[in-house]
Amino acid sequence: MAFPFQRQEPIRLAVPARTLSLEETPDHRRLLASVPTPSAKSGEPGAFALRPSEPPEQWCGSVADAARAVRRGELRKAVLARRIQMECDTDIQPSVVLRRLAHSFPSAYLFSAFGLVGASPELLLAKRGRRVESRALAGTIRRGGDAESDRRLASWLQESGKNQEEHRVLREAVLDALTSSTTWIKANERPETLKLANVQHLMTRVRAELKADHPPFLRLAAMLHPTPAVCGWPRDKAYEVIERLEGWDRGLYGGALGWVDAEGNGCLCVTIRCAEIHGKNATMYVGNGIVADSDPKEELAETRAKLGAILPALIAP
Ligand SMILES: C=C(O[C@H]1C=CC=C(C(=O)O)[C@@H]1O)C(=O)O
Repeated sequence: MAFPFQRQEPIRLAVPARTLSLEETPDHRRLLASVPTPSAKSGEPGAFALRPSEPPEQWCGSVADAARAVRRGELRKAVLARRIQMECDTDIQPSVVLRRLAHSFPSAYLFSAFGLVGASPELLLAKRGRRVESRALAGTIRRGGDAESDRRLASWLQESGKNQEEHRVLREAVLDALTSSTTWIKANERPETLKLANVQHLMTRVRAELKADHPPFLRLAAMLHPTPAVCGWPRDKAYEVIERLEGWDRGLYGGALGWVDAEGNGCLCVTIRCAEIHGKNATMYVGNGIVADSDPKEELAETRAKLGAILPALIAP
């Protein structure tokens, strides 16, 4: 099932013909063992062309506009996204893209559903019985080329006021949405650094136990969605800024996708680091949190670093 980015749009639901449970191996090792290494011929294009839907300069102008709105005190944070179109000379195979993502991002939430393929590092909400978990990510820096520069970049991220503010807004929103439904809730005091193949993020893990009369899983997920990782805060104002500065329909990007079962358990990741695939064409989506100190050129570079997840999986380097 999937939530689109827009809250008023209908939820998408699919009933799988078959399900496989990997509960005993939460580290995905068994899943990976069953995913063959993609062969050189597994459907990669011979030639492809990339084109941003909006000129990068226009997107930078929108970033500057959103940062000014934050400085005027109209909102704390807005997330602005870009779309990159790819046209290939052969059909793109979602299953091949998914396998490549599984190899590069073994700890991510992998999905190929409703035309969207991706490897998201961000968990909106997982529930088993009365235990819930969320993995909130906001604040980003690229990976370093060697261990030393990678460590330097990670400590820069931890010291960056701009990134800490992006993260704080998200952390507070997640804790606020869940706390009244819980008997206890725990979150790391300072964000950890999550290292992925292409970027590093500030991360807060939230764990909680729900009260006996807690809202159902989908209601809880809907209370969280969309978090400030993909929308901003306050939510209504951020939706307005996104509508004004982006002006296109995000569809399932910036939504949530996963499963829910008849016992009221489920797991929904945030739909980022993904692409929509239609035959020979793909649309990649990428967005950044914008706060008062966001610099348009640095934000543009950050979107390019984040694209280092889905782009190589589409073109098989
Ligand atoms: C909205 C996206 O990333 C979010 C998740 C982690 C870090 C983010 C950031 O640092 O801006 C974004 O909030 C995306 O990749 O499209």
